[in-house]
Amino acid sequence: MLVAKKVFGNIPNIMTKSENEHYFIDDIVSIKNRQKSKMYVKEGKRIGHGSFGTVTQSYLSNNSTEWLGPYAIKRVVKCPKVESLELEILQNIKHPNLVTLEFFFESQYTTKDGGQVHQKNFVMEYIPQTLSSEIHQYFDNGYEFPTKHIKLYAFQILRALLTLHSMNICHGDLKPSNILIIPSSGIAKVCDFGSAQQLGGNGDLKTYFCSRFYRAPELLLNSKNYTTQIDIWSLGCIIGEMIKGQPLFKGDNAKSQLEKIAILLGRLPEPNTSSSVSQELQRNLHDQKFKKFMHWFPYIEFFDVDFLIKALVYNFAERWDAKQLMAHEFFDALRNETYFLPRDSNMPVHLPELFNFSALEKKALGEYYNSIVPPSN
Ligand SMILES: Nc1ncnc2c1ncn2[C@@H]1O[C@H](COP(=O)(O)OP(=O)(O)OP(=O)(O)O)[C@@H](O)[C@H]1O
Repeated sequence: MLVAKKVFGNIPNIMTKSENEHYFIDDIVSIKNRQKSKMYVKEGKRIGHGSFGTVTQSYLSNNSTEWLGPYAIKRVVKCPKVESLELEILQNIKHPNLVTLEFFFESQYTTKDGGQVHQKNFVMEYIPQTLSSEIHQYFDNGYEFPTKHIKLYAFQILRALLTLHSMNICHGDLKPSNILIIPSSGIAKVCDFGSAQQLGGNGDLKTYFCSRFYRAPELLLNSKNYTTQIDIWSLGCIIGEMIKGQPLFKGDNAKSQLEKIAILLGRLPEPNTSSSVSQELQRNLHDQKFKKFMHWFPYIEFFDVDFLIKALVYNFAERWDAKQLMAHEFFDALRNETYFLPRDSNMPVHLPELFNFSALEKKALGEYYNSIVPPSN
C-alpha cells in the first residue's frame, strides 16, 4: 500500500500573485534527491482547469534571473477527508509512460471569511499536447488518425496500465485529455492521478468517478465490485475515439450512457448467462457482435476489430487485461516495423522505445513477455 507522508514546514501564501509575477517557496522538494530547497516560481498561462485543480505553465529559478522550464504546475486543494494517491503515485512510480514529477510544494490562501485553504502543488515536466487536441487536429482538418499512431499511443497507455495494475492501482479517469503526447517522437504519457485508487484493501471504494463517456458498465451500474479492468474499458473507448474522431458513447447520464453502449454491444447480459447458453448460441452472438463492430468501424482491419471486441466487454472478468492486449496481433505493426511518420512531416522517424521493460514490467508480463517483444529483442 502507498502511504501519504507529510513533509512540509513553512508554506507560502500564493493566492495573491498574478500571472508572470514570481513568488518565493522556501520548502520545495526535489524528486531527484528528495532534498528541500528554496526556489522562485513564476507562473504563466493556465493550461488546464479541471474539476480538481488548475494547471499552469511555469518556470523555476534559484536566483530569480535564470529560469528553468517550462514545467506544468498542477495545484489541488488538500482535502483531509479524501486522501488522494496522486502525490504518492507521482513520487514513487517512475515509468516512461507516466508523466514525470520534478518537484512539489505546499501552499495556502486565505478565504474572504478568514479560513485557510491548503493546497498541494505538483511541478511536472511540461508536455504541451494531449491526445484530445491531437484527435481534433486530425478530424477538424478532414483527416483520419493514422492507424500506426493509434497503435503507438494505445500500446504506451497499456504499458502504463500494466504497471499501475500490477500494484492493484486503477487510474480511474483515463480519457484523451489525460494522455499527454509528443507527436514528433510518438511518445505518450498518462497524467492526472487524482481519481486513482488502490484496490483490494479494506478502505471504502468510490463509485462515482471517471468521466462518463469513458466509464465502464460496472461503474455506470454503481457496483462496488469493480477491478482495475475499469481502465481497460476506458482505453477501448479512447481507441474507438481515435478511429471515429468523437467519443464512442456519448450519454447524458448513466442510463443513457448504458443505452449508447447497448447499441454497439447489445443488451447488458443477465448475471451468469454466459455459462448457461450453448456454445452455438455463444458463437452466433459473437458473429453478430463482429458484424456490428465491422459496421461501426468500417475502415479497420479484421485483427483491429477483434482487439476492440476484446477490450469492450461488459463482463470485466472476460475483458482482456493489459498484458493480453499488449500481446494481441493489433500491435504487430509496432513489433515488425520500427518507423512511423509524424504528423506534418515527410520524414519517417524511429518509434520510441516500446519494449525496454523494467524488471517489474517483465514480472507483470510473465509468460506474455515473449509474445510482446519483437523477435529480434
Ligand atoms: N504535465 C503536463 N503538461 C502539460 N499539460 C498538462 C500536464 N498535466 C496536465 N496538463 C493539462 O491540464 C489538464 C488538466 O490536468 P489534470 O487532468 O491533471 O487536472 P484535473 O483537475 O484532474 O482535470 P480533469 O477534471 O479535467 O481530469 C490536462 O487535461 C492537460 O491538458
